[in-house]
Amino acid sequence: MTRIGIIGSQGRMGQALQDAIADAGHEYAGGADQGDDPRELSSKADLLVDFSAPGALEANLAAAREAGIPIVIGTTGLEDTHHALIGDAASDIAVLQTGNTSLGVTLLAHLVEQAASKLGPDWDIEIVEMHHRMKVDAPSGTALLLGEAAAKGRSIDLSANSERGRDGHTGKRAEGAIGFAALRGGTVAGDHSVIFAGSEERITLTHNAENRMIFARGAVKAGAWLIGRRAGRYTMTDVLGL
Ligand SMILES: NC(=O)C1=CN([C@@H]2O[C@H](COP(=O)(O)OP(=O)(O)OC[C@H]3O[C@@H](n4cnc5c(N)ncnc54)[C@H](OP(=O)(O)O)[C@@H]3O)[C@@H](O)[C@H]2O)C=CC1
Ligand SMILES: O=C(O)C1=N[C@H](C(=O)O)C[C@H](O)C1
Repeated sequence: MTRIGIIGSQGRMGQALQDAIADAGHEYAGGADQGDDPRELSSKADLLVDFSAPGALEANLAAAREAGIPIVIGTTGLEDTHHALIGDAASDIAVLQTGNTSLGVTLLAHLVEQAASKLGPDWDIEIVEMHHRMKVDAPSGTALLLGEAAAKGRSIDLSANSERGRDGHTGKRAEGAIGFAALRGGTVAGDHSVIFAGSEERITLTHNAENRMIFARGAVKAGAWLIGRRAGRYTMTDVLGL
């Protein structure tokens, strides 16, 4: 039985994770929230699962590292500096970071990469996401993950080829750009569509999350898979064998 500690335990995902831990027959080791020291939690857990906020990441990685235990990071809104911290921690412990822990989105990313590779640069790619009114970051971590998959399929760099937040007289679409649009409202758990727009035809690949349990189950599965792995940075593709 694995003892799993949750960072952000009082949040929407934290609550879903507690259910998923119980459903999978693991032990809930406790939570660390705003103002808590994550080292207290890591000292009594076999694994940390972090769905909190980017500002908490550095201390969470340090706590996992000090205890020598793996960590799953589901928090989104991460910047390059956060990714550098994750890369550094992965030299000591097993770390899995992803914008989406669901099976459906992991598979969708593969389909997007394939489609982007087969269709070529004259098909414009737009990524549209919708989330609940409480979400604080945009575009979503999943939209960025899907953008990375499309960019990989096209062998281009996403950061140099993104169009985000169009407003006003934007000029025409940049050639080869990957566009992002973020909608917010209601209680939507997470909808993502990747649109390939060609001349006189369109292909749309869509994933709809009906609730947060798909993310929570995926995170618990990923965590159990990480236990006993050598230090390194892993993905949901590794966990699901896709
Ligand atoms: N990878 C994936 O599959 C998924 C990722 N997410 C991501 O997970 C994160 C959390 O989402 P959600 O549960 O909806 O958000 P919530 O706001 O409901 O929960 C976040 C929790 O983290 C707490 N928190 C904030 N700062 C810290 C800190 N420094 N240390 C410890 N705890 C802290 C918050 O406390 P307080 O309210 O007091 O600030 C809150 O309890 C988001 O980044 C979201 O995008 C969500 C779903 C799936
Ligand atoms: O904040 C959320 O709710 C979600 N966040 C993740 C993201 O940013 O992609 C995953 C999921 O879509 C729900």
